[in-house]
Amino acid sequence: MNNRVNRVVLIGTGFVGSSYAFAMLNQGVAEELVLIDLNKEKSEGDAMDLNHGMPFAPSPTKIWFGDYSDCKPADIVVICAGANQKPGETRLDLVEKNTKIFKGIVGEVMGSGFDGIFIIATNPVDILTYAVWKFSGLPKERVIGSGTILDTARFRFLLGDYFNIDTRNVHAYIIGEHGDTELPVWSHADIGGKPIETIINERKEYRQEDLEQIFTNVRDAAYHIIERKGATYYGIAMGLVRLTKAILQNENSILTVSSYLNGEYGQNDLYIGVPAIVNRHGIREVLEFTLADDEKEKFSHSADVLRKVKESVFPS
Ligand SMILES: NC(=O)C1=CN([C@@H]2O[C@H](COP(=O)(O)OP(=O)(O)OC[C@H]3O[C@@H](n4cnc5c(N)ncnc54)[C@H](O)[C@@H]3O)[C@@H](O)[C@H]2O)C=CC1
Ligand SMILES: CC(=O)C(=O)O
Repeated sequence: MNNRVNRVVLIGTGFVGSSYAFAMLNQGVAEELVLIDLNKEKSEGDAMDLNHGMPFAPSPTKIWFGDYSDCKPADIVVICAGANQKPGETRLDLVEKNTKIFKGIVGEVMGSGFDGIFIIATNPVDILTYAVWKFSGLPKERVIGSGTILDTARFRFLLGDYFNIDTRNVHAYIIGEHGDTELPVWSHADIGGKPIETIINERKEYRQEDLEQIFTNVRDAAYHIIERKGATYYGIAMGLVRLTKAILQNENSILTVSSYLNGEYGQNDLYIGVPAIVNRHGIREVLEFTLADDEKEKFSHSADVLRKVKESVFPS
């Protein structure tokens, strides 16, 4: 039994990062949580504020405002730092700015002697996950992007709402780019063991057009939320906590995360959202679904779009 205290370091305590810290405390996931941000006052204030909620938390979490030397013994470093989308901007528009920021951050983290697992949320998440893998030199299994974890959650929520079923009993996945070219895997979507494609054919009250609209709403959710409140953060924060838990508790859970593909789905040298088994070592295995022909085509288009952007930053 390993009695060492587990430690998570969060870099970037903006909307996403501070929501993640709040959700971590509320779910009692880590024993130590260190906050780092360029804006030191903000992360120091967050540490103070979060600590004042400690008496109401399910278990104690030692939270402090730290620096990069705190990364050395960390189990996980989560990066939520960098620019977010302004209304009308795509995630891919952020690539240049955020890659530069990441070079500095990853250099500092690795300079501390860190040898754990990276989780990346900053957009464009698939490209920045690749960047962290390149900059850090860590094994691919230990660099994980949030990928389509949030899109899959949005999809399950909307499907649960439509079929009036607890969203936790809806098994459905969004894969591909966390962005405009993502796709739903209808061929592997089921409720209570029954394929959604069968439910639609058998039950006349449900319509194919509604399913198409549900996917469109999932794909465009970030734009809709950003138009209304400037940023999205609660959903991704809870998704990141889910991923952190799967790692720290060695769950072997299946989550749609940005994983390095080395032949799977016919792709190489690319991070992209796919279902993967996650445990204490990071990504244990990428799950390769047998996709329908149109899904294969869409996935390959999504990968092509990401590859083009990746090549512009990391020419092969
Ligand atoms: N993967 C996903 O599903 C989602 C990703 N995001 C992405 O998360 C990122 C963060 O978004 P927000 O929290 O809304 O942005 P924000 O602007 O509220 O926070 C960003 C934070 O990063 C900090 N920062 C910037 N450069 C830094 C550096 N060199 N070192 C340390 N800290 C630094 C800033 O001071 C700021 O506190 C964006 O790229 C956004 O697009 C947002 C929602 C969902
Ligand atoms: C901003 C973003 O990536 C999202 O909400 O999906």
